[in-house]
This record gives sequence, structure tokens and C-alpha cells, in this order.
Amino acid sequence: MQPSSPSSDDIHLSEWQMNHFAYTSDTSTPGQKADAYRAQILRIQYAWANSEISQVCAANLFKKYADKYSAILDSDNPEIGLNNCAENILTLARSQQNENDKWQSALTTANVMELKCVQEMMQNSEMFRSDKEATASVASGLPKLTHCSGDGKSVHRDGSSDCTSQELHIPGQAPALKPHQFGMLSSAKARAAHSFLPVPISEVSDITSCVTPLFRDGESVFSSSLTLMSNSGLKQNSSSSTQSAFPSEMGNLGKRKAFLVSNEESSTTSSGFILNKPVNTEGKTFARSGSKNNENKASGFKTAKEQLWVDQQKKHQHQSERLAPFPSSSSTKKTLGLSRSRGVFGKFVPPTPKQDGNENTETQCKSYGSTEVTCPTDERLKNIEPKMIELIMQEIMDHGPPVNWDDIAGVEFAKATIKEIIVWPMLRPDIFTGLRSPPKGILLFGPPGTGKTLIGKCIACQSGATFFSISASSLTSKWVGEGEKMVRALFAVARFQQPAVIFIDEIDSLLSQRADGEHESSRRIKTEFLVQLDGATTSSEDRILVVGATNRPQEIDEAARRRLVKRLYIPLPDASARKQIVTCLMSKENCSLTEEEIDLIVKKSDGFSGADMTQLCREASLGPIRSLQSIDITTIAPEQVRSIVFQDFDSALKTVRPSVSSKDLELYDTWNQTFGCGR
Ligand SMILES: Nc1ncnc2c1ncn2[C@@H]1O[C@H](COP(=O)(O)OP(=O)(O)OP(=O)(O)O)[C@@H](O)[C@H]1O
Repeated sequence: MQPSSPSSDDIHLSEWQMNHFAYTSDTSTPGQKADAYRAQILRIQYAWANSEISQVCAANLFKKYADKYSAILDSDNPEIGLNNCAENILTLARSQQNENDKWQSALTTANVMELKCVQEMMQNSEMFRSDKEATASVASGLPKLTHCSGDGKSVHRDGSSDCTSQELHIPGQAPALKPHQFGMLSSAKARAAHSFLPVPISEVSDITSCVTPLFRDGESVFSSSLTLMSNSGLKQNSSSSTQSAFPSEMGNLGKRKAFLVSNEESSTTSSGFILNKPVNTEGKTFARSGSKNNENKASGFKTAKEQLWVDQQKKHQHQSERLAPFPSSSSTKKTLGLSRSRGVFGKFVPPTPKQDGNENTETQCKSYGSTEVTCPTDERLKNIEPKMIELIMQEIMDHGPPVNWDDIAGVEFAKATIKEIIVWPMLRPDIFTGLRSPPKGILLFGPPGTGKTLIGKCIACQSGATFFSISASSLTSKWVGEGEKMVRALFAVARFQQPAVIFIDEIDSLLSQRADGEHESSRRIKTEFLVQLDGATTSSEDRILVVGATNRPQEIDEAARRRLVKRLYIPLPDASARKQIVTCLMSKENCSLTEEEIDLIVKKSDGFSGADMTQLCREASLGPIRSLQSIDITTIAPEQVRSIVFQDFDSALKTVRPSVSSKDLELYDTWNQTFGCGR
């Protein structure tokens, strides 16, 4: 009779017995014992994954084997402890990262490495090694353990913090390994050792930020077996958050498998085991359900990115608060989000009340990207979406450098009128009452680039008002559907921030005369704007001024024109204004123009707008650079660049042309004579 070939069950059984013998035998070395335990655990894992055994059974077996296994792991004796088996452990850990959807091993490199006992044993081992051996360990990629402290230094296990590491310090190895060199370490040990490499930390303040790269395998899966081990003597010192960079990443549990969750109820055992409950840095267990973020929130844990985010937010808030009492303007035109998005790191300014004395309480509310921003709670803003308020604060409210009347060349009549009817009343509302009360809407019209925006900023600046600047075309184009709400929100925030100046560039596109093909949303925005303007006009308490600017005054709707009671023509700069612009700009440069030469430039630039004059000066200032020719621009000293001379202006005048046609000028003149309020 032929002996039957052994079945796979028989093979499994014999392997099981061999392993059992190995770890019960007195003659087995600790390494053999550890291998045997690992093999058994592996076997249980696979059996569990294949549904060959029940979860309860697997959990019990895990517990049993991990108990014994941990006795070896936990040994303080560096001769028989894990150190001798580290290579095998790591190989095992990596090999178990399979793609099985139902099962993911807990024995990841990260999980094993984050055990305090593992770290301690590895350190003990190092102490036993000679310098020569240490060098050998470097060759195989095992650096001395360092981790990042909260203050940005790398702290050795012995508590010293001698490396402010941008670099990896390895005992016995003179040159430090830079982070980018990590990839050069190729052995299995080296790859595992990556987990301990200090990371560049110059830009992060939180210890947790150091953790992120440590788990680059991205499989920080937590499961019962490791927890079992940690609770049977290997429990991490979870309170020492500043002592170890590792535990905080324990929050990365998003990939825990469903079967682990289902096991939760039975996780706390009589022997005190806590299954599947990672311990956070404060020694509390994480909430099981929810995403990583939720878990982080629940534990107070923040990732580096989150911490940076919060820090940035605080910083900008602080800056903005300093600016808030006297908001001014910037040289950058705001276009309601069309221009550049400063995002959540932008200059958010809490809309703190100013001179109206309202001491409104502020509450923390959620906004973009779950960043916490301070949102005002005020009657005037209660129906406004927080995101709109934030957008207005970031994109429309202007915080640039102050503008003085002297910065605006020419336009003397307009300046004098504005001072008289707007700035003074804003400064002294008690005197300018009744008939003297200021207008709520004015219109600045004229060719492009003549300083209308500058004047708007200057009004706000000189009257101590908050300056809101938007481009009307962005309301009708980008904010289709939202534009109407935005107009309402804008006036609400301005009311809250009063005294306020709302500068609306290209107001013609918002208040153009009604046409048959007019889009419904544009019509609604216009209506809303007129309603708000009326509200501002009729409410004598509100100190809001709407300044509209346009290059096409003839297109403005009649109804709107009536509401913008003061219509001021801002013409092209005359000769003296052009001279003022050139003199002002050249005074900041290395320039050797004589008085006569400046006069000649002014003469030659007849018909130029203020913006054209600025462009002319810019072009001329490049002359000295262009004349360098053979000299290497990368090595030249600033002193070697010659001063700007008349020749440079002469050349510039050949390329810079006036941007306003005489035909257009006639149109402005005509409209000014009909509707303008100038002389
Ligand atoms: N009167 C002026 N005095 C000094 N600089 C001026 C003057 N006018 C224009 N400029 C220069 O031109 C730039 C553009 O001016 P500004 O934006 O105020 O013109 P604008 O009339 O609002 O133009 P647009 O109608 O195209 O919006 C200013 O930043 C400034 O450098």
C-alpha cells in the first residue's frame, strides 16, 4: 500500500508543532523563539484573513502569542532582546504589507519602530557596540536614534540636544547625511532606519511635524496584535509627547479595517488588554469612528500642516489687527477675487468695530479649509454668509500703504472739492450736519490712468475710513449668481466697519443703462446696488461713501447717475502735474536730470496720463542697464550702473505713447460740461 502524501493540513499542523516546540524548548535561542512566535502569529493572521478561523478565535490566539512574544521583545538585555532579531522583524513587517482588502497587517515597519521598547533596546544595543561596530551599523543604515523636539532641535535618546538638525548625525560617521540622501540607503535595515532619521525642521514648530515623514510608507495601520503587545508590558509611555516623536502618528488610523472596528466592543479584556484603541499623547484613547482628522481633533493632535496653518492664521490675524484701527490702501487694485487669491493665508482682518464704538463679541466660526477664523457676530452681519465676509475682508478690504494728497499730482480742483465735501465731514460729523452733511455717492470720471483709484484710496486714508475696493466687472462676470449677495455683504461689512469708503472701479459695467439683451443676473446686481446705495443715502447715521470710477461716464444709467451726486472730472495731468510725477519718481533713483531737461521731458509728454508718465519713467530707468552691453549683469556691482540721463528719456519717448486719444478727450469734456460738477 502506497503511503499517502501529506495533506496541506498535515503540513500546517507539523509546522505549527515545530514552532510550538521552538518557543517552548529550553534549547532554543531567543532569536529562534521570536521567529517561532512570529511564524505562529503570521499563521493566525493568514488564517483569519482567509476566514479559516473566527475573529474571536484569532483575537484570543493573538493575545496568547503576543503575550509570550512580548516577553522576548520586552527584554532589557541587549544580548537577548529584540536587537538581535531586528533584521528579521523588519523583513517580516514589510513582507506583511499585502494588498488584501480584508486584511492589513499590524506589523508594519512604522508600528514596530514606534514601540518604545524597540527604541530603547536599539539604544541599549548601541551602547554595547564599539565605535567600530557603530561605523558598521552606519554602513548598514542604522543611525543613532534622534528625534525632533518641539523647539526644532533633534534630541538624542539620552536627552541631549546637540544637533539642530537639518542633517542626520550618525555616530562614527563624520559627515552628516542630508535628508535628500536618505534615498541612497538601500538595505532593508537602512530602509527601516529611515523611520528614525531626523527631518528638516526649520520651518515647523510642532513636534508632530517631525513625524510625518517618518511614516512615509503610509501604512501606519494599527491592529490588535501590536496593541496587545504594548499592553502586556510594552505599553508606550504615552504621556511623553515631547520625549518621542512617534506616538502622535498613532492617530493615522484611517485604514483600520472594518473587522477591527467590529471587535471593539470585546476589546477590553479581563486581562486589561485594550484592543484596537491607540493611545494618544495624552494617554487617552482615540475616538474610534470618524476620519483621521476627527481623531486628531478629538485628541488635540495636529499635523504639521495643520499647525503651520494655525500659526499662519494667527500671524496674519495679528498683523491685520494692528492695521485695523487705521486701514489704508495698497497700490494693488482689488478685483473681488479676480486678481490674485491670497487664500487662507491671506490678510484676514477680523471686522472689529472701529469708531462707532460697538463692542461686538466675536465667535470662532468655520470657514475655508476648516481654518478657524474669527467671524463677527453683529446684527448687521447676521444674514451674511461667513465665507462672503471673509472674502470681502481678504479680497476687497484694502490694507496697503497710506496715500497722501501730495502723492496725487495735479487735479487740484477735484482734491479741494473732495476734502471739503467728504474728508472734513467724515472727520467732523458733528459739524457737517443737515445741509452740510456729506454726499453718500460720488463719481470720478475721466481717461484711464489719471489717478481716480489713487484719489479713492486717499479719501479713505485721510478720513480714517476703511477702504473697500472692487471692480464692478468682476461682480457681473466672476460672481454671476453670487454678485447680488456680494453687493449686500459688501455694504453690510462696510456698515460694520464704518466710516467706510467703497470704491467701485469701472462702475459703468455695474450701472450701465438698461439694454434688451441684459443678463438677468446683471440686472439683479444693479438693482441690489441701487437699493444699498439708497439705504446708505437715506440712513443719516451710516457713514459710508460710495466712490464710483469710470472711463465711460456716458454709459451710466440715469437713475444711478442721479444717486452719485458729485461727479468730478479727473483729467489728464497738465504740465505741472507731469513735472511733479517725473520729479517725484526720479527723486528715488540715481538720476542726473537738470531742470531744463525735466521741462523738456514734460513738454514732449503732452497728452500723457499719470499712468503713461509712470511708464515713461520706468522705461527710461532701464536705459543705464541696456547700455551695459558687454558687462556681465550677474557680476556687476550696483555702483557700476550709471545714472539716468536725458538720453534715456529721449529713447523712452520713442516707445511709450499716450494711451488716451484726443477723440476720447472730447467726449469727456462734453460729458463734464453736461453732468460734471467741476468748474
Ligand atoms: N495724478 C497722478 N499723480 C501721480 N501718479 C499718478 C496720477 N495718475 C496716475 N498716476 C499713476 O498711474 C497709476 C494708475 O493710476 P490709477 O489707477 O489711480 O488711475 P485710474 O484713473 O484709476 O485708472 P483706470 O481708470 O484705468 O482705473 C498710479 O498708480 C500712479 O502710479
